[in-house]
Amino acid sequence: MYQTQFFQASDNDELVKLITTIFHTSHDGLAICDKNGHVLLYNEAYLHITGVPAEVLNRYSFIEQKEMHMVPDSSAARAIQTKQIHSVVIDYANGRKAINTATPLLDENQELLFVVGNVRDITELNQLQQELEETRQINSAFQQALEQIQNEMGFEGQLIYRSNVMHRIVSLAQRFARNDSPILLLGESGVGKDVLASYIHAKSGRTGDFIKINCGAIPDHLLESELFGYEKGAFTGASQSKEGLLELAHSGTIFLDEVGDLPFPLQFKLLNVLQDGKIRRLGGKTARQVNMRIIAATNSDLEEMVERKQFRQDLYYRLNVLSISVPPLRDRREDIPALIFYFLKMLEKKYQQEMRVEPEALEALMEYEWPGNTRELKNVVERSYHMCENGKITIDQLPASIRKSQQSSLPLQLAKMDQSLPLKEAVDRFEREYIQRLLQETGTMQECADRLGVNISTLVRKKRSLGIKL
Ligand SMILES: Nc1ncnc2c1ncn2[C@@H]1O[C@H](COP(=O)(O)OP(=O)(O)OP(=O)(O)O)[C@@H](O)[C@H]1O
Repeated sequence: MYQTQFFQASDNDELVKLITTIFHTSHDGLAICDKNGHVLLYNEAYLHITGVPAEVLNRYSFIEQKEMHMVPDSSAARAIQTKQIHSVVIDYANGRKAINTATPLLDENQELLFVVGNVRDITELNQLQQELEETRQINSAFQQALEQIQNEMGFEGQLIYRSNVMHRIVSLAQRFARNDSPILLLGESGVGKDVLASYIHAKSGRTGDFIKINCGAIPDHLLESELFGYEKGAFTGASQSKEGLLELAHSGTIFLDEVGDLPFPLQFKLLNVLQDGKIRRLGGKTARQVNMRIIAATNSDLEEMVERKQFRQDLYYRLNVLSISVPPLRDRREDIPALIFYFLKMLEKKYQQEMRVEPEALEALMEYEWPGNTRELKNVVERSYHMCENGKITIDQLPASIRKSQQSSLPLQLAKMDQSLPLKEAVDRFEREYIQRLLQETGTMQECADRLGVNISTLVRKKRSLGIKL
């Protein structure tokens, strides 16, 4: 027992009273027995934890209790036998679990005088442990699911999205995928029309290939033979017959990118294919039946082209049976972090180096207008990935146009402010935002104060009066 200088029991009675109080107020069960295991003293907690009735304790020794199987085990009985401290975990009949420790008390001749038993209830602890184990299992199931998602994301050409608008588009695409009608995909360059087209093909259950042709990238005089194929001798240089892409897409999907660039005469030929499902190769005498799904895409205004007689109205109607308009990236900014994560994963997989994006850089990427849409985002991520050396993409590694857009967003924030605010409130709000941003950027009070051109105590005062928590 440890004792301080303040402890001075005047007589033994006082000390006995003190120890008795401790004994009876202890949350652990306590029981003392003699060298034969006869129980001399026990407290309320002992009865509660072990569930052994007082009559049993009063009548039977610990050794008898054990021998008659009144308790599953007894550390006191063991301590009596060995004169050693014994600890054992016991599941009592009342459902409680406890660590039962017995400490022998020996005289100067090493003869056993008493055994002090301590019973510590670990039922709750045990339950907590079980809950922890269950939580661990749930956690590992989530971890596995996450890894699975990450593995799925490991494939190039995945369609990544988080925004509600893209969720709606994807469920529309899934519905469209199940039938054979042509689909027209509209949207600015780089929004992901190509990825969406191949997604639709993947969900269509079509067994053939996904064949893509960019109508704007192939010279007009070659486009016809590329699409329709030719027979041997159809034109000078046609020494072999060749299947066209429309034929190759049999049982699959043909994706006509930049369909607005299709020359007028070919528009007519394509219309015929759409109407009767037949293809005649250049120089061919017979037509072949093909079963393919046409998905066309454009970033031009086809309606306007129809009005200007640059695109056939009948073909436009035929292609526009089902249409999906993919919004620009700036109108679905929730997709940006997921896309960044995905592009980084692709790069990490290829170059085996992990990379993370600093919050400030992420903020700038979220605020930028992305005129080149997801294609531009992909390029920026790739460029930044290669530029940084210490495993993190900071704002300094981003192109100047993106950094500038973040800086210029300050007046933008101002423009977004409620114009009817009283001047004091408007100034406070501006100051709060400005200081908060600078604090995040600088990281230290001193640097922030230097940048603001005030001393540190002014900054502390300002922070307090504006309620800035950082
Ligand atoms: N939702 C997306 N998930 C993953 N990658 C995407 C997504 N959207 C676009 N991309 C990627 O961005 C790039 C541009 O996408 P895509 O070629 O599909 O755009 P597009 O709308 O067809 O452009 P264009 O009109 O110029 O042909 C591609 O590398 C593509 O993989």
